[in-house]
Amino acid sequence: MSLAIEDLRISIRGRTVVDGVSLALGDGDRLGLIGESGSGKSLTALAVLGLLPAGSTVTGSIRLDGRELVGLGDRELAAVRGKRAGIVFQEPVTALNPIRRVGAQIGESLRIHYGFSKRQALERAVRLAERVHLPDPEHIVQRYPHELSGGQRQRVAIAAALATGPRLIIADEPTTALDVTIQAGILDLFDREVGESGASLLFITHDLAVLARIVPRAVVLAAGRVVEEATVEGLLTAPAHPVTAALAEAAYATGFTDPAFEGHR
Ligand SMILES: Nc1ncnc2c1ncn2[C@@H]1O[C@H](COP(=O)(O)OP(=O)(O)OP(=O)(O)O)[C@@H](O)[C@H]1O
Repeated sequence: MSLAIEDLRISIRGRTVVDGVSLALGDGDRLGLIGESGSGKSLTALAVLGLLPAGSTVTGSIRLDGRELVGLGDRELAAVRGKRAGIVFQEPVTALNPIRRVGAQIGESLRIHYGFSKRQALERAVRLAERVHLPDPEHIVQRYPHELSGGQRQRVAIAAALATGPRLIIADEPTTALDVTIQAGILDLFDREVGESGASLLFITHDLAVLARIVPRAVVLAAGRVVEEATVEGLLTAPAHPVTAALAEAAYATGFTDPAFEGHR
């Protein structure tokens, strides 16, 4: 599914927090959205899903497969969100409901948007749990989020996002809260699932080293504006903006080495 954002402006209670962002993602393509904390990455993603905080005003254009989303009502946006786009947030602890079993949460969108019965949704949840390599899928779906590790919870969140077969997946820092070895497994999972499903991917992070493993190109945001767009290799090896240079420095400082980029350093 294609996504085209043009001149997106978001203000919250009179303060402009996203200030003229444009980006385009072709059907089946992957794009990174990177920037420092507070640069407007999450709000841009939330605008696509119609999940902006109360008191936000939006202007500009957000088109999914050519269909304008800015100005749609809550019900129409909820349908887009549930059926066509999936989002995975940074913190599965807050994204998951602590008092509902994980199987019910994985299958929830199938019940809401496709009329699955409880039992059908649970059966599908077991299969999805298997697909994201959760151990012992039949039993794990009966557990509560706090009974799972952080990495397992993130796999639950990914399974929930994949449940309806979305054509656009938005991942907002899905590995930031995880330690490095767990991160690698989750990135591999994204890579495989997105690749197999042919969905488009918008991947948000502040970490260029993470981006280098999952997307070929990225848009850099600073203070609510796009300051650069290039291949991830280009951002790492020849950053044009000081913010990008700082992100590249940070990636190398945390030990980022990738054979593909070795020659440029
Ligand atoms: N609910 C809200 N109410 C008021 N201001 C908000 C709200 N959410 C975000 N903001 C402000 O909007 C700006 C952009 O926030 P956003 O969450 O998009 O940044 P981000 O780049 O995703 O940062 P992070 O990496 O820390 O998540 C920030 O200055 C933030 O303080």
